Amino acid sequence: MNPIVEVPIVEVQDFGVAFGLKDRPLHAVRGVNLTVRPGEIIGIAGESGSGKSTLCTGLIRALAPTARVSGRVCFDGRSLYDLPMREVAAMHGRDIAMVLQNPMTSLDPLFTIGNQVREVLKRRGVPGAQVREQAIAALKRVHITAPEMRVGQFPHQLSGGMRQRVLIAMATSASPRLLVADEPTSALDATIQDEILLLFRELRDRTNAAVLIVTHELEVIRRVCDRVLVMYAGRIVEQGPVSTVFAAPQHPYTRALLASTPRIEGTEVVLTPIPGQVPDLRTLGPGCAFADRCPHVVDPCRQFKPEFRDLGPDHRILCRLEGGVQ
Ligand SMILES: Nc1ncnc2c1ncn2[C@@H]1O[C@H](COP(=O)(O)OP(=O)(O)OP(=O)(O)O)[C@@H](O)[C@H]1O
Repeated sequence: MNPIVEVPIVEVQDFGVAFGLKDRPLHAVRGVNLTVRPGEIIGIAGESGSGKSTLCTGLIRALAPTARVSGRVCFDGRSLYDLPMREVAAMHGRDIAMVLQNPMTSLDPLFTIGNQVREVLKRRGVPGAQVREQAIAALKRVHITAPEMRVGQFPHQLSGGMRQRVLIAMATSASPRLLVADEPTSALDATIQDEILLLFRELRDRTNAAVLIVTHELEVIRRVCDRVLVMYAGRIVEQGPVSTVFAAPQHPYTRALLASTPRIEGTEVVLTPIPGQVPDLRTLGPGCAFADRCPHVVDPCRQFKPEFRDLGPDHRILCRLEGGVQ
C-alpha cells in the first residue's frame, strides 16, 4: 500500500445538500466533515437513499441544479463552490474523473470505442499525431486485449466488463487527482468485479490519485479500500480504517449493516436484515436518525443531536453511546 501523503486533495467542512421546497427540505446530506488524501481509496457504504451519491457528486460540484448546498468543499486548497463554473468544468476534465454504474448508457452506441477514447484525449489537449497511439495505450492499461482491434468496435460488441474498462480508461486518461466511482461493479459478475477493482488500485499506485468508491457491497470495500465511510440518513455515522471498522464496527448501524450482508455459516447462507425502515428525510426529529431501529437506543438518543466521538486514529462515530457499542 502507498504511504499516505498528508496534504489533502479534498477537505469538507459541515457540508450539506438539500433538495425540494425551502419550507419542507429533503436533507440528502448533512453535517459532513471529511478529508481525502492523495493515494487513499475510500469506500462509501449505506442503504439505498442514505446520501452516498449525493455526497460524491457534491464533493466534485456535479449536483443537479436544483440542489442547495451548505458548508465548504475545498479541492486542492480552492473553495470549489466559490470558483466560476468554467474553472470547475475544466477541473472535471483534468483533475476529477467519474465512473458511473451503467457502462452501456455512459458510452455512445453510435460511435466506435476508438472514437470515444480519442475524443476524450483530444479534449484534454493531446496532439493529433499522438491520439491514436495514446488511445491504444489507455486501453492496454486497463487490460483490454487486442486494443488495436477493439478501437474499431462499437460498445454493443464488447462485454459489460470490457465496457466498464473502456469507461475507466477514458476517465483516467488524464491521470486525475480524484476518481469517483459510483457503483462501478454492481452490474458485473464476481470475477469481472475483481478485475475492475484491481484497476482502481493500479490507478492509485501509478498516479497516487485518491479514489472514492460508492457501493452497496461491503465486500468490495473490505477488499480494495483503505478507509470506509458509513452513511445513514444523509450523515456519516462511522468512518475509519477498513481493517478497524470491519473487525470491530462501533456504530450500531455499521454493526447492523455488516450483519445484514449474506455470509456462509456451515452449509447455510445467513443474513440478519436490519429491522424497520429508513426514515423520511423530510421529517427527521431532533435526535439520532437511527434511533427507531437501534437495539441500544436510550431516551436521550431521540431528544438530542448525536455527537461525534473519536475512538482512535482516523476512527469516529456519530453516537451518544460512550465509546460506541459495548
Ligand atoms: N436530484 C434530486 N432531487 C430530489 N431528491 C434527490 C435528488 N437526488 C437525490 N435525491 C434524494 O436524496 C436522497 C439521497 O439520495 P442518494 O441517491 O444520494 O442516495 P444513495 O445512498 O446514493 O442511494 P442509492 O444507493 O439508492 O443510489 C434520497 O432521498 C433521494 O431521493
